[in-house]
Amino acid sequence: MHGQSVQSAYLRMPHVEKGMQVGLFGGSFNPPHAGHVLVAEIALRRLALDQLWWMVTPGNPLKSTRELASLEERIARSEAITRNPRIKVTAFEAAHHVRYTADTLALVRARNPGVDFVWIMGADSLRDFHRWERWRDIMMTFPIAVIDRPGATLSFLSSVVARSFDYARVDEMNAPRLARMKAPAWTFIHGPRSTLSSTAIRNGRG
Ligand SMILES: Nc1ncnc2c1ncn2[C@@H]1O[C@H](COP(=O)(O)OP(=O)(O)OP(=O)(O)O)[C@@H](O)[C@H]1O
Ligand SMILES: O=C(O)c1ccc[n+]([C@@H]2O[C@H](COP(=O)([O-])O)[C@@H](O)[C@H]2O)c1
Repeated sequence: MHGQSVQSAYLRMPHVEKGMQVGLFGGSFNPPHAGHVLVAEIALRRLALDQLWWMVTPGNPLKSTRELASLEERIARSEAITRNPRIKVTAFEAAHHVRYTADTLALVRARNPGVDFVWIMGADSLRDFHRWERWRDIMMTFPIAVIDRPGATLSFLSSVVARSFDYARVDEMNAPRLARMKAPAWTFIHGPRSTLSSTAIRNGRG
């Protein structure tokens, strides 16, 4: 899954202090691009986060690994593209042998009492979120911030998740307090958007 060359610092969970608001931004980052950086910056600002964990997954359970670059390469490229010191690139999921987000969040919660986390994802992810392993558990673990993405702005509204958890939707005006809210709670954040995607870049259209 990952070779010997992933530096040990990336295999540990980043250090956080009690009382912090921390965003969890998981991705394949195959490769990382400016659209990811935009999402991270929007999340940091709009959610009033102290830190954002840029979590390079060992492999999205719903995606083929055929085209997946090595963890080492995706980490190196993530480091090269992220300049904000509040963004912590990490691959601790590989070290803990977890790849389902439900397991990741349970682990993060158990290890960090007194810290408020929020899961961050692009609007396209919300569309098929109900296919993720134990997705209802994910909804009940941490609040979720969905960041707008071209092509998914409206379609997400008809998603199973948006309909099932309509009662838990929070106005984006309250985004700075989202991390402190009890799950289930989710918000949709509008703002500047990027049309970039890793697929387009891999296909030479980035
Ligand atoms: N341009 C973008 N705008 C908003 N969210 C994005 C954008 N690109 C990626 N994301 C979000 O970032 C997270 C990680 O995405 P991922 O690494 O799969 O990138 P991707 O460009 O969607 O890749 P691929 O094209 O290979 O599916 C996901 O939550 C995804 O929704
Ligand atoms: O847990 C799942 O079933 C699951 C299914 C699809 C995606 N995820 C996670 O969602 C994040 C975004 O994945 P990706 O490939 O769209 O960048 C990443 O952290 C994945 O591990 C998780």
